[in-house]
Amino acid sequence: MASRFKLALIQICTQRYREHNLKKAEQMIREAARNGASVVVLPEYFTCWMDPKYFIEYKELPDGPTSTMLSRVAKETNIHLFGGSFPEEIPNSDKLYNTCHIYGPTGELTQRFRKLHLFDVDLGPGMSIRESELNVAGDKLTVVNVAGCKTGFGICIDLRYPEIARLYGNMGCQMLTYMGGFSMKTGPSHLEILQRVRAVDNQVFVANVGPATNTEAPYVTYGHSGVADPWGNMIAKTGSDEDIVYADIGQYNCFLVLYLDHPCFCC
Ligand SMILES: NC(=O)CCC(=O)C(=O)O
Repeated sequence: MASRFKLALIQICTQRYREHNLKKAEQMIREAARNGASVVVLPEYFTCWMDPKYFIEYKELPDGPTSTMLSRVAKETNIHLFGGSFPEEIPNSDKLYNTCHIYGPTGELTQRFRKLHLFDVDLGPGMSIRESELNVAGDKLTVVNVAGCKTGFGICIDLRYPEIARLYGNMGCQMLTYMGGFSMKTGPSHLEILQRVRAVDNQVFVANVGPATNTEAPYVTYGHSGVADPWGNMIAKTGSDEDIVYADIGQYNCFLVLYLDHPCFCC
């Protein structure tokens, strides 16, 4: 890895109105930049509560209010900004994408990632979620090079798919960034272990950032944003409340050399 950088994960507690969330996100990004972060990551759906009603109310085209704010703040604070996700309107369609925009320090949109796997699950009585009823899945892996560190992207449930992480590993990524609003049901058992195993399997840093827990929201998120290092240790982690989590990326001495490009015997 060419150089070190300070990564900040913004665990915002989202509220009912987008205007509030954009303002709060801007304040938290500015705070992270003042504290020396050069790469700042927002969570999945930081603009609105995670529920079809709010996705429809706050859907945006790619040049909407969220993108305008993110581009301006990335430029004014001179950072790389991995802009969480927002419900992206698809012209002439009733469906939406779950989209992350990635900005460079001059405010330019450098990449776009759309969630690859939709959250369709039954989690016991009264908890069935069918993200595919409103959303369309993306179909592209996305890699960004920041300070010599190639980073691959995923959104939430994408973390459950080892194949994606392996593809990114084979593309030379040293960090994987997931923006994930894990559920209260699955998060406590699965979130940390998924991050740690993806990190060890692929010898990469794995960051995940979700919205803070807000019990007033229709879908309550688990929070617990953090970073696993390639050895599988959590080098940064927070709880359920609104917070900013920092990690130094690039300080890792790797003693485990895995030749990840060797063919796997089962495929
Ligand atoms: N928004 C999501 O994709 C949630 C994924 C989740 O909670 C899981 O357990 O997977």
